[in-house]
Amino acid sequence: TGSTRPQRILRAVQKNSTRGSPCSVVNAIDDYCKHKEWAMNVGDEKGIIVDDVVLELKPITVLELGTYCAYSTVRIANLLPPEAKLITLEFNAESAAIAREIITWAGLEEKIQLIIGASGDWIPRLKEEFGIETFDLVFLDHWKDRYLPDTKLLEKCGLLKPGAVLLADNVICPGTPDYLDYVRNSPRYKSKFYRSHLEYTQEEDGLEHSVFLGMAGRGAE
Ligand SMILES: C[S@@+](CC[C@H](N)C(=O)[O-])C[C@H]1O[C@@H](n2cnc3c(N)ncnc32)[C@H](O)[C@@H]1O
Ligand SMILES: O=C(c1ccccc1)c1ccc(O)c(O)c1[N+](=O)[O-]
Ligand SMILES: [Mg+2]
Repeated sequence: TGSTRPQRILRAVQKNSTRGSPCSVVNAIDDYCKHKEWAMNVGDEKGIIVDDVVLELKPITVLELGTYCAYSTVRIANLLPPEAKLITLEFNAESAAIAREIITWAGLEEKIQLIIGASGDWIPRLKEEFGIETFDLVFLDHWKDRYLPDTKLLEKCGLLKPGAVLLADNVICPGTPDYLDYVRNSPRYKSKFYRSHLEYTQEEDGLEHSVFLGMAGRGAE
């Protein structure tokens, strides 16, 4: 039985990056996925857009939906203010195990809480189990048909406050048409599209940046 792609990504990190250096971990994964084998990390091109959003917003509480090998988890956590926390959900136990190793290698285990489980099951439990009031930033990057139901669940659970940002990967490729339609037409959001490319390819893709305005859509008071 051969290795899995996440296992090969972990090996590349251990071989080509420095413990405790998130930047070198991010670079090692990008290098591996660019030159050895493609993987579904947000990648370096869209990653720069993610960086800019994080640096501008300075979020204290971040939720990531879809961890995989923790590439985006490490990339985002590395830019957060000292007291900030990032919760990331991953329902594939094998990926989560690799992600945990990469988070520890990067030295970011204090900032990141990795939960193994499905977003639909866990979003309703976050307030209770983790003392979360609301999230300042949500990075949506899990299966694309879950973006809309999970956004509605976040609203229902009162986990978004006016000004909170939803940053969604892959709104062009593979695409999230129902989600895009919702955030672009609902009075609850102010949306803008950041054009880019599918990670490590020339395919069109991009990120949707949506600011939550409040449930009545009156906007921040
Ligand atoms: C594209 S990968 C995440 C990539 C990561 N955000 C990055 O940029 O490095 C998507 C991941 O979401 C996980 N996933 C999909 N649907 C999920 C759900 N409903 N709850 C939790 N994890 C989910 C998959 O197992 C997969 O590992
Ligand atoms: O769905 C895929 C996919 C579909 C088919 C084959 C491989 C990946 C994908 C592609 C690029 C992404 O950035 C991404 O987040 C995903 N994903 O699985 O969530
Ligand atoms: Mg993606």
